[in-house]
Amino acid sequence: MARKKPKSNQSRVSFRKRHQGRVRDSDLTRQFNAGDQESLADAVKHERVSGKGDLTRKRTVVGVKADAPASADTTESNDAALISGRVLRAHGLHNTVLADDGRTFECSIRQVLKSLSIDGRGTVVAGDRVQFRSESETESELTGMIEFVAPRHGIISRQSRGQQHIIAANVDHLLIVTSAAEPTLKPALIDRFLLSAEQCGLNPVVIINKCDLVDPASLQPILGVYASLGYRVLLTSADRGTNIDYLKELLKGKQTALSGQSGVGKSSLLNAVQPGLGLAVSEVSKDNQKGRHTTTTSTLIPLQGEDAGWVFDTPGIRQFQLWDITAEEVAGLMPDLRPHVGACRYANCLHLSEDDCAVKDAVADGRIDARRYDSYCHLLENDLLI
Ligand SMILES: Nc1nc2c(ncn2[C@@H]2O[C@H](COP(=O)(O)OP(=O)(O)OP(=O)(O)O)[C@@H](O)[C@H]2O)c(=O)[nH]1
Ligand SMILES: [Zn+2]
Repeated sequence: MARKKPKSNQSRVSFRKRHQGRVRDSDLTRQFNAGDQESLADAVKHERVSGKGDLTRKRTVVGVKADAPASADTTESNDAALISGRVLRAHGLHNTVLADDGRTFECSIRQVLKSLSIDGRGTVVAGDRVQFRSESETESELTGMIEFVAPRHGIISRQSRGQQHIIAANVDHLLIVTSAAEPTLKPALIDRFLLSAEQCGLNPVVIINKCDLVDPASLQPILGVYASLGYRVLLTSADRGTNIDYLKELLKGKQTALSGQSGVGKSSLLNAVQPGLGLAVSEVSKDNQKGRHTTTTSTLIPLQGEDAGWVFDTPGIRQFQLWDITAEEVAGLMPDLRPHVGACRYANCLHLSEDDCAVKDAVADGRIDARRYDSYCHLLENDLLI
């Protein structure tokens, strides 16, 4: 069976279709996902070849690195009034933007950005880096107009009816929070979260909290497996303060999303980082659950202290799970299974009961951890192939 094309390719292809032969200034000011940058560079090249317009501003806008021509001065003065910030909440017309100078603005979005987004949604999402123009600054309210959205990386999205809904942008780390006990450690669940992270191209860190409840030596085998796959694993205790400094360091200057089962200690860990933060996060989640906002609405919460970082939380991320994945895609998203899939006899091998399966051979002689392979089989047999 044919595999789905990677999302970045899909967006690249559709970007090319939309823009072939009609690159305009306004086209270049729309938001771009990280995967679009190559196409954008193509578009810029195309326009440069056709000799139209000063491209300096466009390149500044979308963050594509290029040598700036001499006319850059004009651009700088044009953009001098623009303020940089990051989007804390995006609710249609009302977007809360935290300016880099610490002030908070309620911003609307420039019409051209909205009309260029695929379906009017997701033009601006929590976590976006934007540039906006201040419109009014009174004692009670600061308002502005978002002019540019920077290229995105680390996108958490969900697909529904063939459309991508972005929940959070520029997620630098996804913390997969689990607990050593109460609730018991569930490696299969960690594997699922890791798959979601791989699927979205996120940088995962596995946190095993409540390590005060077990003998840390008992966690060594599981730590070993994940470490050998190149994943970062951190043992913490929110109760005892174990590795909280390390966690603070991890959060520093980064936009971090937390996922994990209920009761593992996500709020407690955030409270250990900054008293009251866990409460703030869970109130945001409750608001979402009550349906006051849609479940895809996400909020970015700034941590106190200079460049201390930002934390996302929404129920959609907490229960972050595999969206729109096919059985054929799973092995390719597991770094331990991936190197073997090409050596199976059948190109469409699912590595379950087929003959001459290189993945099963690798499990049999210990090159793939048997428990990880069990997770794989369980996911396919109980979720994806029923
Ligand atoms: N022993 C121990 N208990 C902890 C630790 N961290 C959290 N707990 C306890 O575990 C329980 C659940 O903690 P929470 O922080 O509410 O868990 P959560 O993951 O935010 O849960 P949800 O809000 O339901 O998603 C609380 O009773 C905490 O006191 C820890 O490191 N050690
Ligand atoms: Zn196979």
